[in-house]
Amino acid sequence: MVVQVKPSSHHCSKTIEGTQQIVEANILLHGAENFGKSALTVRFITRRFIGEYGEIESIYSHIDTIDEREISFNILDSLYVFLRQQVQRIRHASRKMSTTAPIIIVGNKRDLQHGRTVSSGEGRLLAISEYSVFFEISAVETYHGVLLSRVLRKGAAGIKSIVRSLSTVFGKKRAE
Ligand SMILES: Nc1nc2c(ncn2[C@@H]2O[C@H](COP(=O)(O)OP(=O)(O)OP(=O)(O)O)[C@@H](O)[C@H]2O)c(=O)[nH]1
Repeated sequence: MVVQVKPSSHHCSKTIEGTQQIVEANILLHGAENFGKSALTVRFITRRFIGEYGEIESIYSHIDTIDEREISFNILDSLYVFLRQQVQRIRHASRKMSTTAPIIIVGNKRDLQHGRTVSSGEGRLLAISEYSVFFEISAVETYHGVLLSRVLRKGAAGIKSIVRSLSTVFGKKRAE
């Protein structure tokens, strides 16, 4: 999952103090077939787990208020299996654009421990080796167990701090 956060150039919203810019968060969801990309997205947007998703959209737009801040989410769901190579391609592309999009590694279906093929340790090690963070979640569990809400509940500042820490790792200043 790649997250890019920036103030939106299109939207403004009214607050008690005046006009506040809406923050735009662009999220790229990469995952193997059946990983649960649709389930996680639908859970985040509707707070429901519906079980079967069929051929639904792969681009979602959703505005939510988190910590009194309006955030406009653009979520792109894309099938990709070779995670490590993909992480490196994203890093390479974002360095070329002088920006740093944080990458979050997610293990879904935490509720299905018996069928587990990747251990927590392997997930954590991959995250460390790729200067990333790792979460284990389940779309079946409650809304609050879902990664997007856990990361984003802290508001844009939460994401920005991930961006800042990754910028520090790469010694680059984040493009505003
Ligand atoms: N037990 C369990 N099942 C889940 C979880 N998340 C998704 N599923 C199920 O896994 C199946 C695949 O979920 P999808 O969201 O369609 O997966 P996807 O990654 O979008 O799949 P593709 O569109 O084929 O790439 C569905 O039957 C979901 O109900 C979870 O956390 N736990």
